[in-house]
Amino acid sequence: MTRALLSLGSNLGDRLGHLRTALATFGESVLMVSGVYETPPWGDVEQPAYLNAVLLAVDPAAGPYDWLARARAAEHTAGRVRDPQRRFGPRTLDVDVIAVWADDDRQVLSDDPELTLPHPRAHLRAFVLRPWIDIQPYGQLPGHGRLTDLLTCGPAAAEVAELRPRPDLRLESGA
Ligand SMILES: Nc1ncnc2c1ncn2[C@@H]1O[C@H](COP(=O)(O)OP(=O)(O)OP(=O)(O)O)[C@@H](O)[C@H]1O
Ligand SMILES: Nc1nc2c(c(=O)[nH]1)N=C(CO)CN2
Repeated sequence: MTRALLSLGSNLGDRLGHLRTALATFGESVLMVSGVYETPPWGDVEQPAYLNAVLLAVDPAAGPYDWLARARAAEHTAGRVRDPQRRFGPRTLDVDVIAVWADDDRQVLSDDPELTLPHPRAHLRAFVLRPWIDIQPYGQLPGHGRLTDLLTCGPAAAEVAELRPRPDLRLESGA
């Protein structure tokens, strides 16, 4: 397995610092980094605004569960405390594995609750789709079609206008 699209989100503490922790955890496997967006909380929980971004990472040696393990390692480094009672609640860092591509370029599909691929809620989330199209303008989400169509007429289309690009916050910059 070679490539993974990873979604990063933070709405507690040093939000940009936590996203950078994720970038550092994926290290040399990172091929592309999206812009950072300030996004209103998605879901029913009242909580602070998020910073969101996505990464495209490549590692010929990594299988799907390796990407999940690295995502969990990044969350741990950012001090995330899991509250099983509060789904979709606030967190220092959330790293979701949105999609994985195998060597032959085919997307990996999985219905394992531990790692469902593609991520089952990605098509509903402008905070994933909008940064994703930054780095893969012709990207597709299996079962849901092209990112361009999802962003213009899919279930997340109405939310796109609520996202605020933050060009002043760059994941890769040390400043
Ligand atoms: N594609 C995936 N990426 C990340 N976690 C996944 C994926 N598919 C299933 N999971 C599982 O989902 C469980 C809950 O993850 P998490 O606490 O990050 O959920 P959440 O952030 O509240 O919700 P969401 O996954 O919708 O963002 C984890 O135990 C994880 O193993
Ligand atoms: N805007 C935004 N909202 C969310 C996010 C996120 O990353 N960004 N993550 C959540 C966890 O499931 C719940 N809601």
